[in-house]
Amino acid sequence: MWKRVASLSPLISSKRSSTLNQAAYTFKRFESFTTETPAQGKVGMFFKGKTPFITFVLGGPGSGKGTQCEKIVENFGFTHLSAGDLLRREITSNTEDGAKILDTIKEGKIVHSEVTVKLIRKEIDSSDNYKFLIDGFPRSEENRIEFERITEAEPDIVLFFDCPEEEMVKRVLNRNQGRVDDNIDTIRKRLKTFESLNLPVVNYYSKRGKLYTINAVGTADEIFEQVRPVFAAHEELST
Ligand SMILES: Nc1ncnc2c1ncn2[C@@H]1O[C@H](COP(=O)(O)OP(=O)(O)O)[C@@H](O)[C@H]1O
Ligand SMILES: Nc1ccn([C@H]2C[C@H](O)[C@@H](COP(=O)(O)OP(=O)(O)O)O2)c(=O)n1
Ligand SMILES: [Mg+2]
Repeated sequence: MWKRVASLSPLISSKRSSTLNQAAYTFKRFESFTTETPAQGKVGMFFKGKTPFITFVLGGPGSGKGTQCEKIVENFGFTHLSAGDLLRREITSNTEDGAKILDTIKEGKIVHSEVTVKLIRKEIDSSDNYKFLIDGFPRSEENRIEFERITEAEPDIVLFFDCPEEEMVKRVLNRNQGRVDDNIDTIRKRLKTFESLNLPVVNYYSKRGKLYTINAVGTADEIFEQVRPVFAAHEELST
């Protein structure tokens, strides 16, 4: 019987972080940004006079990240950056990185973080939006640390789509997008990677009071009704 991997992590809480955490975090964010001037080597810190609003979207393969990101884009005007899509685009561009990325993805492993973060940062820097959904990222502590090193930014919201393994496998096998990693052998490897590398990142953000755990079973619309209030609570997103 497939297990629900999230239950392995008792620290995962669906509660919003404590007010104290939020206040401390808000102060830190503005403190670090108010003295900030757009500087080389960092993600542009000010977008149309606003600091970037960053959401990380986490969850196992087939948990519904991409599907929910589409709804968040429609309702809240975010720019959707799928780390997986950026990596697949690199593969089709026939670069040296592309060949290595393909091998890594086929093995269900995680691509070296400097490659992935470079692709994400390029998209953020070239965007005229300040609201970003970074889908399928960070997938490891190395991803997280590299993102923070390069951008000196932390996420405002971290969504975690909690889905039973059996459901994830079913959805990925029915995805029919012709992906090299949507086969039963690779999925099993990806699920092991999810448990060993992704879940520690989920726990990290849970401890920092930034995690919102969403029950990813049900129709896409039902699931989005859990997602909507997370963003509606941030009035700065409606301006
Ligand atoms: N709530 C849902 N119920 C059933 N199928 C879903 C649901 N959400 C997404 N799917 C389907 O499952 C597959 C994986 O969804 P996707 O959004 O690509 O997940 P992820 O990006 O987490 O891998 C897609 O074929 C998608 O259409
Ligand atoms: N941060 C990331 C995101 C994806 N990857 C690689 C490894 C992942 O299995 C593949 C596919 O990622 P993607 O998010 O598109 O996969 P799912 O939508 O969850 O099925 O890309 C990575 O190495 N690092
Ligand atoms: Mg996806």
